[in-house]
Amino acid sequence: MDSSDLAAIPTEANHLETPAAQESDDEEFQECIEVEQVLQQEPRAGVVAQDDLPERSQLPYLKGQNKVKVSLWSVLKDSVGKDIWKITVPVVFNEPLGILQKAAGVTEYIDILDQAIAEPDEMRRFALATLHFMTQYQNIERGGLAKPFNPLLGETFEYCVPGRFLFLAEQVSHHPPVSAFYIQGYSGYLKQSTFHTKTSFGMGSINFTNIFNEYLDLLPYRETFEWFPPSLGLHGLMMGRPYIDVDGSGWLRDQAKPMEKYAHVRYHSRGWTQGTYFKVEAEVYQGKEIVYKLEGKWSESITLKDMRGNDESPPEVVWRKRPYPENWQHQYGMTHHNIQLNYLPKFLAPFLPPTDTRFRPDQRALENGDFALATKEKARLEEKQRATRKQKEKDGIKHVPKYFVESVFQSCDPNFKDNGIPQYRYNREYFEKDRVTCDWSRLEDIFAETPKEEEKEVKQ
Ligand SMILES: CC(C)CCC[C@@H](C)[C@H]1CC[C@H]2[C@@H]3CC=C4C[C@@H](O)CC[C@]4(C)[C@H]3CC[C@]12C
Repeated sequence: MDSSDLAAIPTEANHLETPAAQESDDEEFQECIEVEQVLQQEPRAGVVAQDDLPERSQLPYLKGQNKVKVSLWSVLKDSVGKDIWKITVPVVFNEPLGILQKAAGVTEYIDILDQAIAEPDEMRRFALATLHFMTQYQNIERGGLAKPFNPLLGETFEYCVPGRFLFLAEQVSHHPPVSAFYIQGYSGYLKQSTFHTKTSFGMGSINFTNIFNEYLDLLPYRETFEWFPPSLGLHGLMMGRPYIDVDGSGWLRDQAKPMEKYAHVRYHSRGWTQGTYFKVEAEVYQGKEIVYKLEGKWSESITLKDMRGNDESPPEVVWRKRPYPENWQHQYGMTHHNIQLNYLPKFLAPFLPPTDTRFRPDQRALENGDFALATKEKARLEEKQRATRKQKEKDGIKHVPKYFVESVFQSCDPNFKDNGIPQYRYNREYFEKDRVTCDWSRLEDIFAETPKEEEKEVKQ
C-alpha cells in the first residue's frame, strides 16, 4: 500500500497556538516550537484507522520524509553533565516507545531460547544462549535515531504471547532511573534484568555505561547464565548523522563454573570505516578450548561453527534478521515486532493495569502524530510525577515497587563491584494474581488528570 492512498486527516488549526505555548517564555519550549515549525511544513503522510486485529501492519501515523533540521546536539549540548533521562528534548526527537517497551524488543527473536531449551548438547545449548545475547541489540540502530520515553515511576508494561512467553517490566526507581524486567518462556527459561544507565559526555558523543547484569535460567537443566553487557554509545552528534554504537566486549558465564564455561562476545565499533560496523564475533569456551564460534553482523545474520573434531564443519546460519516492513522509514525505523509494542487492541485494553505504557497519553499522541498534544501531556505527566514525589517525601512514604522486590544477586565475576544499584526479582504477583483478577486497585493512577482543587472539595 502506498502512503498516498491512505486517507489523510486534515491537520487542525495551527496547534502551536496552545495556551501553554503562549504562556511559556522558557527557552527549551521555544526551541521545541522551532522544531515543530519545521515539522509543520512536512505534509502529513496519512493517518490509518486502527482496527482490532491481533497485530497491526503499521503505525497509525506515518511521519513524512522531511528531516528535522535542528540537530540533536544543539538540544543536548546545554545539558552536558546531566543524566540523559533527565534532559527534556522536544517530542520530535522522541519515538513513540518507552524504555520498558524497548526492553520488550528483545522478545522479537526470543525463540532462540526455545531452541536452546530443546538442545540436549550442553555446549551447543550454551552457544545458542550466547546467540540470544548477541542479537538483543539488533533493533537499536535502524537508520534513524530517536529517544525513547523515560518511564514514570510505577509505570508497567506487559507483552505476552500466550503459549510462548510472558514479559513484564516496571519502573522501580526514579532517582536514579531503574527499570526491572522479567521474561518467562513456556519452554522453561527465565530471564531477569535490571537496567540502569550511567551517562557520561564526551566531545560530540554520549557514553552509556550499562549498570546491570542479566540472568538467564534454563530451568530444565538447572543452569544460570550471567551476562556482562558491552557499552552502548551515542556518537556523531555534532557532525553527520547521530548513531548508536555497540562497542567492546560482552561476556556470558555459567554461574556454576564461570571459568570453565563462558563466551566472549566482541562487538566492533564503527570507528572511521563503516565496513566493520555491526560486526560481532563470539568464542564459546570450554575451559581453555574454543568449542563454538559465532560470527556475523547483528544487523543481518549470524553463523555458528562447531570447532570440535578435526574436520572443518561449515558455518551454519543460526539467525537471520527479518526484513523491515514497508514504510519503515516513516515509522521510526521500527521492525514489524516494534510496531506491535504500543498497539492497544480493544480486546486487550480491559485486561491491562492503568499503569501500562499503552495508556500513556503523551506517547499515544506522538504515535498519532499530534506533536502539540504529546508535548503538553508529557509536561503534565512529569509535573504530576514531581508533585506526587514531593507529597510522598513530605509524608515520609518510600516508594515500593509493586511487582518486583529488591534482592541481592550473586555475581560470578570475582571483580564484581557493588555499584549501589539494587537488583530486582519478580515477585509473582502480576501474572499469577492481579492479571487474573484484573483488580488493579492498589496501583496508583499515574497517567490520569489530577482533579482540580475545587472539584476535590465538591466531592468531599
Ligand atoms: C538516543 C538516546 C538519547 C538514547 C538511546 C538509548 C538506547 C540505546 C537504550 C534505551 C533503552 C535501552 C534498552 C533497555 C533494555 C534492554 C533490555 C536488555 O535485555 C537488553 C538491552 C536493552 C534492549 C536496551 C538497549 C539500549 C536501549 C535501547
